[in-house]
Amino acid sequence: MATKRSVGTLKEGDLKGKRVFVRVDLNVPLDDNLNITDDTRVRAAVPTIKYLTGYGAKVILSSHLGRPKGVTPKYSLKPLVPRLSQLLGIEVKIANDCIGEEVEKLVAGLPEGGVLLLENVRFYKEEEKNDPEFAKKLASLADVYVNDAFGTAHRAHASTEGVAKYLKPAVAGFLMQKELDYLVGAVSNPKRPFAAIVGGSKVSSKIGVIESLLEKVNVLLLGGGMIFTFYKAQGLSVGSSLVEEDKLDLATSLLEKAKAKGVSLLLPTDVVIADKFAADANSKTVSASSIPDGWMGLDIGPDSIKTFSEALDATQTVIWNGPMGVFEFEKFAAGTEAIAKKLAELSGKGVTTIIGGGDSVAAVEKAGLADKMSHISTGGGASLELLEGKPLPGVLALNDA
Ligand SMILES: Nc1ncnc2c1ncn2[C@@H]1O[C@H](COP(=O)(O)OP(=O)(O)O)[C@@H](O)[C@H]1O
Ligand SMILES: O=C(OP(=O)(O)O)[C@H](O)COP(=O)(O)O
Repeated sequence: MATKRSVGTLKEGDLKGKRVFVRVDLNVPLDDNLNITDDTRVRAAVPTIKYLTGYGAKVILSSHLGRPKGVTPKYSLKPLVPRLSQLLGIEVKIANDCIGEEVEKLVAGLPEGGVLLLENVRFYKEEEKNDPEFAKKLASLADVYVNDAFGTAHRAHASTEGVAKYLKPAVAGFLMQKELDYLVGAVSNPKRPFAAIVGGSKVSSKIGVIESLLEKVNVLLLGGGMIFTFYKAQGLSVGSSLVEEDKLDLATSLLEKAKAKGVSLLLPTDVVIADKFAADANSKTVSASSIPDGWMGLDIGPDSIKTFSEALDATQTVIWNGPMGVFEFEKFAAGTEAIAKKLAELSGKGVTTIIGGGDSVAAVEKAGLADKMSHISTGGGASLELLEGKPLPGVLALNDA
């Protein structure tokens, strides 16, 4: 079963004076001093919270942070409070727990339009076990459930799935709805021509996405470490580039499948190679068919950038998942940066551009182009699963529209 796209959404009549349990994904990176180093997910959670408080709801926010085993101070959600308060323009209260008497008292004291952030829900092992008794305890705090935690929607946990069974209505927040509109809606019913760009390190982690996209796209551009498995499958020498020997047959069958479906699948024709996997490696650009022994491909080359850009010029919808090269090293970031720039340019011409989570989002942000794209997903794993056509438990649990 594919994930449904049409889920119930917020209605103002449900809200005044109601206690609303809102699952958000505040799993943000923190530095050693517990400063937030990327607040994208905090900002993305704001529209739903503002809407709820604006209609007089009492908002109970729940999230996880990291993967703690039991109560772990460095995974406390307390460092999130100042930024959340600043973005919402009100003083957000924080609880020391996510269930129990103290939390109940804080909820009882919440004014209409007030916001209480519960402590990390993963401090209880029952969260990840989706324990029904734990889900009931969370549900007992509220009247209504809103899931806006797209980044965690692929997890069937108590706060993302279990709790929805005990609260009515159980609906999607605006971020969740937007993610589904783009990653399911725009992808299943795209303006054509529709192109996908898939990169990243290994073909094995992207098989599901490539197979699923081959059913939908007109053009498929491949980059990143996975291309060397395709080259090797075609009999080319790949030097010491990343290759998955057990995926050579699969690479051949994906190429055949693309052909049979009439999908224009393009592999890079030139690559930037390095004499070691390091930022200060010696590098040069060679044709894809002339990678010398002892050298490894770490980026797509200028001819490939040109060919890919021209192929993208003719499209109306583009989805991108996975960098074109080892963009963390400046010498091998050009391919990824060029694709980011191309998509930003296309967005300006009305093309729908969707960045499907993970490292491609980091690359777009690094290039300062995030606000140019039609949609940047806040979920890595969740967006991959959606693009593979898998149902997301956090979405399935919600009421139908
Ligand atoms: N040619 C390459 N050789 C080795 N690693 C690569 C190559 N191209 C890209 N990568 C690496 O792939 C990683 C991202 O892969 P992946 O996790 O599959 O992507 P995403 O997070 O976008 O889903 C990046 O760390 C990048 O350095
Ligand atoms: O950061 C997240 O996932 P992501 O890194 O795949 O985007 C989510 O908050 C889910 O976290 P989890 O993978 O610990 O369940």
